[in-house]
Amino acid sequence: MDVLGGGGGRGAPWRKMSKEELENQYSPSRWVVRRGAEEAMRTYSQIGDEATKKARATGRILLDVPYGDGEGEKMDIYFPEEVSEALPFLVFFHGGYWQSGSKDTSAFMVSPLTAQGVAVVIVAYDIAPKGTLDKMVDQVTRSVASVQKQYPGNRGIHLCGHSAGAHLAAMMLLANWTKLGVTPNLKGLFLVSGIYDLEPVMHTSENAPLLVTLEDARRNSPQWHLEMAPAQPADPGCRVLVIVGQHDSPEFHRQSREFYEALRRGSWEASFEELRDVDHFEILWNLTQKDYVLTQIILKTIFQES
Ligand SMILES: N[C@@H](CC(=O)c1ccccc1NC=O)C(=O)O
Repeated sequence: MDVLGGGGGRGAPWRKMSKEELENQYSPSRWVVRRGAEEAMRTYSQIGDEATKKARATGRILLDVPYGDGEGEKMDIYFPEEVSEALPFLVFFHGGYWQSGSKDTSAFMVSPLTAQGVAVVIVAYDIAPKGTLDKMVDQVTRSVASVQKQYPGNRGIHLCGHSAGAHLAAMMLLANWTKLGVTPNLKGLFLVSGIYDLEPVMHTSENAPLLVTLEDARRNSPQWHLEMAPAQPADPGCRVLVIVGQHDSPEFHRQSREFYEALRRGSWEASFEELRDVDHFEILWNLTQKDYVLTQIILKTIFQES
């Protein structure tokens, strides 16, 4: 595909935006509708914190399981109550612009999913300034490989990422598994309010701790990779759900839409979903509710009912 067209190209709408407008578009908290920006962020942390405490208070749990030698290379594994031979896994990568967030406050979806028989893994990775984007992508890749190695009899691994975490999950579509000596049994990806082209972010204040250069941005942009060389899905049965909230900013909408379109051109089994009446944070914290539409979409996809 022409690299000058599409989202990453010279004609991309963000290139015409003022610095303030770009900053605005890439500040999710400025687009919340039911509360102020600070209150939204506070509520998000609180709900994440409470959901994690609740998830850790009951059930079979393995905390701080190493997936590498690095101090930050740990994951928490939450098992369903019912013991089963072949468990489906959901592996979650938290958001926070690659510079905030923690596995210890991100177990949003654990209770409703483990209640339905899904094992949930919440992954920690080295956020900036300790970690670079290349490092985070490498860590997340090794975390997925490690789940496959530890649970080779799994009934499918689904990845879920929110915001910056959706970027990390999307990068797994381009991962070189052969190098790691194991190919994960990837069945689906849930990409929630994600960023797939990092170049515009490079021009915002969020880049201060990240120090992303144009080269780093491209190397770590799934949108860029798919436009340059539409990688063929290793497993054509792996579904990719690109999901965005109604109240996410227009740039977040554009990023999701264009990534979905690039996936379709590359013959991935992709679908696009705009969830009504939720902002960038509600879309995730609602996953604490078993009846929320996204919780139900995730469960139906995992159990292949749709
Ligand atoms: N500084 C950002 C914070 C943010 O974007 C964020 C916070 C928590 C979880 C995900 C986020 N966004 C992307 O990773 C804001 O203004 O909303």
